[in-house]
Amino acid sequence: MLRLSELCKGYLDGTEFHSVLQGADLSLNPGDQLALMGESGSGKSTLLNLIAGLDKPESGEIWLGKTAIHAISERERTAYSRKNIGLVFQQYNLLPTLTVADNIRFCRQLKGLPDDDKLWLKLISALDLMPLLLRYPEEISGGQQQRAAIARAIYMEPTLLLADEPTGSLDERNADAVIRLLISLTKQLHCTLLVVTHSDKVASHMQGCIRLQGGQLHVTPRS
Ligand SMILES: Nc1ncnc2c1ncn2[C@@H]1O[C@H](COP(=O)(O)OP(=O)(O)OP(=O)(O)O)[C@@H](O)[C@H]1O
Repeated sequence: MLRLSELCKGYLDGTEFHSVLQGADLSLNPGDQLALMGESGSGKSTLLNLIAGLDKPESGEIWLGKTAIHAISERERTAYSRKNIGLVFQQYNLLPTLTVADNIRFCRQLKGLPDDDKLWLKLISALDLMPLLLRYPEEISGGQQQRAAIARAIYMEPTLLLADEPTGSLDERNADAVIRLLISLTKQLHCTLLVVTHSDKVASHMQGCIRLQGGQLHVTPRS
């Protein structure tokens, strides 16, 4: 469902070009659940941004199903991403003017889907968000914002969920619970899951691990 081929991306650092991805290849099947690991600065967020259609590669191909993400316009990429990709960012990116409840509904509404009371209740209770629904993002903690961002991404029922360190603000017990939940809920929705993490413990819950090293991707199935 997701195929990356010979993907290259870098940034201008002053006048010098700094290459981050150098011919990255990857193939994920529907329902795959993998961790993406690599040293700080190796390019994990850069890769997620490209897959999500938030940025364009210098060269190479990104296919999501039959859509060539690398070849479509920015407007088409945004529309495609809104419909198909759930995102949990490092900085959560909740909208400050909306309550937690409206934030969680936001991406599903953008996609044009009606509310799903069963899924809503499942998410709200599993992520322990009931007491926070009427608060605004600035009125809740970082870990609570992270849980709301996870609920928002799953509630839109994406075909691919990309999570950038989704348990970074949580203590170990909550991190463990949240990652198990992310895995079981995405499995129920037949959604492919790619989780950036620095934690071997988080990665051990996934089917396998992709390592980003030297600008290239290396897949290790769980032994
Ligand atoms: N917009 C940008 N402009 C210039 N350089 C950038 C930009 N975004 C990222 N970089 C550089 O690209 C490299 C990869 O960054 P990226 O954030 O993708 O790494 P990462 O693996 O996600 O790191 P971390 O684990 O610390 O979050 C880094 O050297 C970073 O400084």
